[in-house]
Amino acid sequence: MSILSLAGVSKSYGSLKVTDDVTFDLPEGQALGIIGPNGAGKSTLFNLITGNVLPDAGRIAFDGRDVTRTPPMRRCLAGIGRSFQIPQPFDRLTVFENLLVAATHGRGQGEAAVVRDCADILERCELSARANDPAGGLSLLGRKRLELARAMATRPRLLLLDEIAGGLTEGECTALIRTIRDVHAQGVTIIWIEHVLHALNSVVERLLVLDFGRVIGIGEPGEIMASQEVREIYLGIEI
Ligand SMILES: Nc1ncnc2c1ncn2[C@@H]1O[C@H](COP(=O)(O)OP(=O)(O)OP(=O)(O)O)[C@@H](O)[C@H]1O
Repeated sequence: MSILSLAGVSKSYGSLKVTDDVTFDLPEGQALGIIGPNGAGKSTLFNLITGNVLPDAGRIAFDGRDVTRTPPMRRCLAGIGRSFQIPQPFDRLTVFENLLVAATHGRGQGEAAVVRDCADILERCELSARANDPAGGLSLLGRKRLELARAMATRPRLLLLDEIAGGLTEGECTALIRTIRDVHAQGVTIIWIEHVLHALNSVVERLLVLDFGRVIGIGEPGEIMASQEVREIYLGIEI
């Protein structure tokens, strides 16, 4: 069964069509990668799925329910979690406190109910040693890990990752991929926007290519990367 369905979703800013008749279904448990040139509308697509942006046309369903006009907070409580391209933790709160805020607000539960799970998530995201440090002192990898941990703290069934590997060294990227694979192995459905293709392709089962807000390809990663249209548009390679 599909956990997420988009049907004919469109969004314009003035005369600029940023999302153009986007239609796809995402089976529960799958990891889908999204690629496309800068400005193709990738982050806007996430904002439409989370409810931060409302579509001009089309329908979005999550877990069999129409959420097209459901506010972001209610979508989060329903199980849609996300990370942001630029991590913005509460710098003066500790790493653990950051998770508590995400968990209590994102699940609508009290601290006592979430505290153990937050400790587990910190462990899985390899942040336990930094639990009591202010988030503002974390390295870029630490901030990316915290961004993932905060999204996980909302206990998502669908996790949206927005360029979480960007700016990391090769070694740091490998460490983060390990954690994302672990999250996926637990059955969390993932949509991951990423320019670091080898990272993306080591996790996802399907790739979607966006160009000028349109889906120009969706399918098995090897097939998509071999397509001439994708290579010309996305990679700038003429064959
Ligand atoms: N609130 C807004 N008002 C006006 N234009 C916007 C708004 N949000 C996004 N855009 C425009 O929509 C287009 C798509 O933006 P979006 O951030 O979704 O692209 P993207 O594929 O995520 O890009 P990148 O890879 O650079 O992050 C861009 O041209 C952007 O300037």
